[in-house]
Amino acid sequence: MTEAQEQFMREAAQLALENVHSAQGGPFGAVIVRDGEVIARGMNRVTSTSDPTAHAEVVAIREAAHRLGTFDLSGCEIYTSCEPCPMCLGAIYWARLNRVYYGCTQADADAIGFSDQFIYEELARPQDQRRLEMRQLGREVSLQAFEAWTVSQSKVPY
Ligand SMILES: Nc1ccnc(=O)[nH]1
Repeated sequence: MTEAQEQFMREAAQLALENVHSAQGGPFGAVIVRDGEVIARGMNRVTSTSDPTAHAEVVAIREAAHRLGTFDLSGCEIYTSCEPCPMCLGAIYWARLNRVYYGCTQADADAIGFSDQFIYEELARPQDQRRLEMRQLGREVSLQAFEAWTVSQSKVPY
C-alpha cells in the first residue's frame, strides 16, 4: 500500500464514521479516484432518502458518472470502507471500475447486522433453492424489446 492509497481509504472510513454521527444512513463510505484524484464521494443514504439501493458505493458511482458525464468509469478505482455487497459489486462491474480497495470485510458487516453475507450465500445456491422465489413467464412478449434493440440504429450500446 502506498501512502496515497492509505489516505484514500482513510477518507472512505472517515465518511463512514461521519455518516454514523450525522445519522444519515449506515456506517459505510466510499471514494472514487482517477489519476490520483478523488472525483466522487458516497455515504450510505438508505434511511435518510428512503432508498434501499443508496449504498455508499452506488452513491459514489452515480456521482462519479454524473460528474464525468459517462456511464463508463474505466480508469477509476473505488475505495470503500467495507467489502461491497452483491448489488454494489454488480454496479462496480457495470461501471467498469478498474479496482476495489475495501476496509472491513463481509463478515465484519454481518457481525453488526448487515446481511451482505447472506446475499452472497443465496447467490451461491441454485435458483430453486433460494429464499427468494423467482418464476419465469412472458418470455415471448419480453423478447420483443431485445429484437428491437438488436436491429436498432439509434441505440447507445454499453
Ligand atoms: N458495503 C456496504 C454494505 C451496506 N451498505 C453500504 O452502503 N455498503
